[in-house]
Amino acid sequence: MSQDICIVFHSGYGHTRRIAEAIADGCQGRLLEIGGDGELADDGWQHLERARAIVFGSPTYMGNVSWQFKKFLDASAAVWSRQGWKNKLAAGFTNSAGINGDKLSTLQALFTLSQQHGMIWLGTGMMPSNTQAATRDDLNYLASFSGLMAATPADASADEMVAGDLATARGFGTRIVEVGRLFHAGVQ
Ligand SMILES: Cc1cc2nc3c(=O)[nH]c(=O)nc-3n(C[C@H](O)[C@H](O)[C@H](O)COP(=O)(O)O)c2cc1C
Repeated sequence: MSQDICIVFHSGYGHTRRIAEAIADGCQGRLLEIGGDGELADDGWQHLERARAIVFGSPTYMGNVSWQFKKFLDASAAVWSRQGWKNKLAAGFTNSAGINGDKLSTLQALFTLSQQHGMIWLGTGMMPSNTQAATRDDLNYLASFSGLMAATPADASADEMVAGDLATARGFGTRIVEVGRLFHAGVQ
């Protein structure tokens, strides 16, 4: 497991957790789950302190992050006040039922969080699969550049998620490792 990359996320029903796991697969990152009460364990905060890259994830609920993720976000003000995450790499992901579902708002909330913390935001850097020949199982079918998007039909269980979204998430994890290497090589 990479000690450098943490994936901190909330998931109400397990779908966003599977995306988080696929990203972790791609980057060998450490998974930190925000509980149903919106709390992150103390050692989770310590891992975030030590990480060089933090990937933020939330399901889209009512066109935004879940209240549990917002509670974590507000709690991070203590870190913000001493700019504890400044210059770490940041990235974000979300999953919702609709192909659109207003989930760009969620990514924008995660981006704003990263900028308040003085972090350096990474998009997907992935070309979209947006031709007539493209299928739902192709990489970045949702054509998101700002961060990783996944869509899971409202009646699908976490075991029935779209394979292409999980593959896209693994690729996103790989990109975070690649950019992390470039970034840290450049500043040393
Ligand atoms: C309270 C609530 C609000 C939701 N709002 C949206 C929404 O705005 N757009 C959307 O596409 N899906 C919405 N959904 C569907 C979830 O995004 C979807 O079920 C997602 O897979 C849940 O992820 P999770 O299992 O990680 O919690 C909503 C679900 C809930 C429970």
